[in-house]
Amino acid sequence: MSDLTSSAAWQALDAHHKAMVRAGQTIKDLFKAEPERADQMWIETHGLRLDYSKNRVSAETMRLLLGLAKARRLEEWRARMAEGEAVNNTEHRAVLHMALRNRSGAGITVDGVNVMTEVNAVLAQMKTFVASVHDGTWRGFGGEQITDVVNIGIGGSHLGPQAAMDSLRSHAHAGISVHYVSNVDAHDIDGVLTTLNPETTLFIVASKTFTTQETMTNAQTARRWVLDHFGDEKAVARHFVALSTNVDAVTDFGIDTSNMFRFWDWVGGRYSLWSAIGLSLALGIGWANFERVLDGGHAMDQHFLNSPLDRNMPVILGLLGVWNSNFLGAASHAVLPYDQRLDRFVDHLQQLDMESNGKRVNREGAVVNYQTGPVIWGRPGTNGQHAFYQLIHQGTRLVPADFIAILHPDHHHLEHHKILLANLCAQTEALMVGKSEEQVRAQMLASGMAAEEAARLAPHRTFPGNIPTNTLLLDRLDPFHFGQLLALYEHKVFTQGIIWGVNSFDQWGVELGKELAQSILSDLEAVGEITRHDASTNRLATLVKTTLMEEQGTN
Ligand SMILES: O=P(O)(O)OC[C@H]1O[C@](O)(CO)[C@@H](O)[C@@H]1O
Repeated sequence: MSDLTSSAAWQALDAHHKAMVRAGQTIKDLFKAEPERADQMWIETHGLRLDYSKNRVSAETMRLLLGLAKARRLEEWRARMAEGEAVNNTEHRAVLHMALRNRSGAGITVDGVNVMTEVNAVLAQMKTFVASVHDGTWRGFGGEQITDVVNIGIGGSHLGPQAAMDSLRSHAHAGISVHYVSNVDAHDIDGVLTTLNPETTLFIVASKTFTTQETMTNAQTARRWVLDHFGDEKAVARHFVALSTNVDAVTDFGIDTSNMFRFWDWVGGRYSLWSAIGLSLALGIGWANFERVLDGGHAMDQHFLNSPLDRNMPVILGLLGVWNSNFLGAASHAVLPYDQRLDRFVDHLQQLDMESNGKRVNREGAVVNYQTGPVIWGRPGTNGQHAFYQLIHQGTRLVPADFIAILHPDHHHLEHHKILLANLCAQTEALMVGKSEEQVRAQMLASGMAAEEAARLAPHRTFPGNIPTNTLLLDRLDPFHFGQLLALYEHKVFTQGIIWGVNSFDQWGVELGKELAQSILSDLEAVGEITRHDASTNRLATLVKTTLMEEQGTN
């Protein structure tokens, strides 16, 4: 047994869970037993509300989960992260995305250096740059004003900014369109470039390392596109800027370092939207709005750092996730926003959560004997209702879900909004209450169906219910609340990482595939047969190689 599963706090939860199962206690039963539940399991902060009453947890479960958080020293770890300790222990790095959105004016010192001086200097540089693009002071090489910005990046250098830009499209700055290219599949960049004019296009090469294969390949293709048009290397400096921690690689690419926006190794890729990586967003929504995103993140940081654990939204969400995964056995967690603009937000959360907590060893390197991060997935409602909700309602797997509602829309079609939010409320109700076989049969008989047919169909039309959900309600999908929502999930992930004892801030799991891709790439470029891999990989790579040779022959 590990120190987690053998701890008194874990054992108490285990015993409590077994007792709940023996008693057959459902969420519906809990509502009867705890009449104040809907009020008590409700947290509000700055126009963001969480209703977590529709979970398979009693007040006692929450007490025990909070005991687990204490036993795992969550408050200490939280302070250690905030104070700039190297909590990323496999890379010996501090984890300071909170410094990027620190709006308090207070310093944050790491190794004797106040990082806020540098953070604020880069923010000032970004602000000036955004203003110069917007007011036309910054122009393309041919003298034209920039109308289109293309962010070239992948993973954390793409998903966060794109999700934010999409979510905040109702706040878009007029006159600038922002595009995103990430995949090394050239259909991606081709699809974007064919719509653009090199004279009026600015590329942002976003890469923490500035070595990522996909980003560098796309950046070189974009560079050729610009040079084919202008025929002058000097055009690169007017049409490319870089967001990176790697000054040398940026210089080698030909980007003037005065057009480089820095960040630091204490910013993880999936936590980097708040840094220079947010430049495409700042250009797309304007500087004042970008600052509101930071304000929202900072407000959530304050809530996370200062609220007692039992009223702390990210802590509660994190603990419920642990309960669902480790005690109820859920292997995945769905995020179901009832706002089309949040479609890509789920993709970002997927990286945030799965790259952070998809770990099989603890901080000390020992293989764990419990489940860690779940599979995160989802799509906006109501679309999902007509696609995958079937499995959530009647499948064999338990899928807990977060429903996200925006109370005030940015359109005037209130009829749509009413239907949308009625569906959200109905789904969380349906998932909890279900519909018994008796109810189903009685309904069918009442509608005039023959008894035999009603009996035959009843099992198919029964809903077990008792499926745990959280509901998050935001006043608006504006920059502030978007920042708050994103920071909420970041801290939820942190909370879970601490409970599970894993390092949420490295991502070694992406390395092996990268290494092997390099080796296969060299096989594809070398003369001769491919024989050094297993039989399947040799065969696949050989087919790719011969196809590429055919393509070269026909090009
Ligand atoms: O910003 P970079 O260095 O190009 O990295 C992009 C992404 O690649 C990863 O390292 C995974 O391969 C992510 O963690 C990161 O967000």
